[in-house]
Amino acid sequence: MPSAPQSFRPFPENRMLHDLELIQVGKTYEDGTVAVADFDLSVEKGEFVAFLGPSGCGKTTTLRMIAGFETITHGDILIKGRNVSELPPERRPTSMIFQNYALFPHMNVRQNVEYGLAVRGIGKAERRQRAGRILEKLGLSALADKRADRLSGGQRQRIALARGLVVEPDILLLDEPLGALDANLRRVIQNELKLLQKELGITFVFVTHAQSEALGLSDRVVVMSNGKVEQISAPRELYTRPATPFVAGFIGANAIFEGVAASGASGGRCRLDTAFGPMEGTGDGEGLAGRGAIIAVPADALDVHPAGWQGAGPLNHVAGTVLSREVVGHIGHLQIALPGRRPVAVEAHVDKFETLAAGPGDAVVLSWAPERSSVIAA
Ligand SMILES: Nc1ncnc2c1ncn2[C@@H]1O[C@H](COP(=O)(O)OP(=O)(O)OP(=O)(O)O)[C@@H](O)[C@H]1O
Repeated sequence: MPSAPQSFRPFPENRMLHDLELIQVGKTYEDGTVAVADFDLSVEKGEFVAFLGPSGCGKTTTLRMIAGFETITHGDILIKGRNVSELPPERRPTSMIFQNYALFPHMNVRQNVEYGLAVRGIGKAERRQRAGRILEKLGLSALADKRADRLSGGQRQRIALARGLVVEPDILLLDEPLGALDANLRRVIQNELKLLQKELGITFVFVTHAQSEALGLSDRVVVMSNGKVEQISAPRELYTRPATPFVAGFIGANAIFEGVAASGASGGRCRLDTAFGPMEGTGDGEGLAGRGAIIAVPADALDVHPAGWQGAGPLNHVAGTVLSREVVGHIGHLQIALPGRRPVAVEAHVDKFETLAAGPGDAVVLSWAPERSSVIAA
């Protein structure tokens, strides 16, 4: 018997209603490129979610599939419980803001903002009223009659935002919206964006390859690599509890040691045999026993001691040599050379750092508390 079209697949009645759900969403382009595979995500109303990952990992493709600018190869996209997989962009309750803003250069600001309403068939009087309201809200009324090509970068960005919001979407999709701005303006608009999002209570899905932006702005971050979701977590958890080797290498500055998980550990701890001796961190000790694994230690979890320090025994105890020492603002940075591998980074508040006499060339010992590190399947 032929199977039913995917968009008519029945869903259980009692599922919790989310603003946005991606269920096993995938995209293979005509040339065979698998841009996105088996993407699962549920977003609550009013959440700020960022897609973060290296160039080419499938962030934009996913955003475009949610907006309806790209067809999906398999899976379903639901907005407020309704399957929108087959709907054209203008019939979805979404708005998308593009990196280049896509403003019409010869139209004035008001016409640009009204454009999205015109596409949706809204009459002239209402268009005028709604555009006026959103321009006022964003403090842009004075620019209403100015041509879009005579605006500054920051003004353009705000107009693009006004154009996205004027249609009162359930979900605002933002594709690297701050990428074209200089660092200072970027920070200002980041703050505005965050405040506006909280005030309006609209769900934001934001694509970026800038880690600080994703981690600073969003409630949850979806880390992607090679078309796959690696981890979906609150920003802090990505630092403290990376779930995959990719995330451990991509987020923050972790020292990563490879080894084989020893058997016998339990209670949320995992012991790892490594070339630098036994190590222990948070992890599924029973599930990982006997398997190849890594331990990830955040740079600010590493303690530095003078050579010869014995501490609490051989566990989480690594001898090295200081390569460099630098203080930036209130944070001190050390690079520590270890035999046969890449150096590791250590970060500490400058107060702690100043008491440490070690400089380049000095032998030191690194240690860390097991609960500050994570053991992950390799
Ligand atoms: N129209 C297309 N046809 C074929 N392959 C495509 C097409 N558009 C994108 N791709 C490929 O799909 C993959 C994902 O691309 P996508 O633009 O979604 O990545 P991204 O994470 O947004 O990257 P960036 O940060 O550089 O914008 C890449 O390998 C890209 O080359």
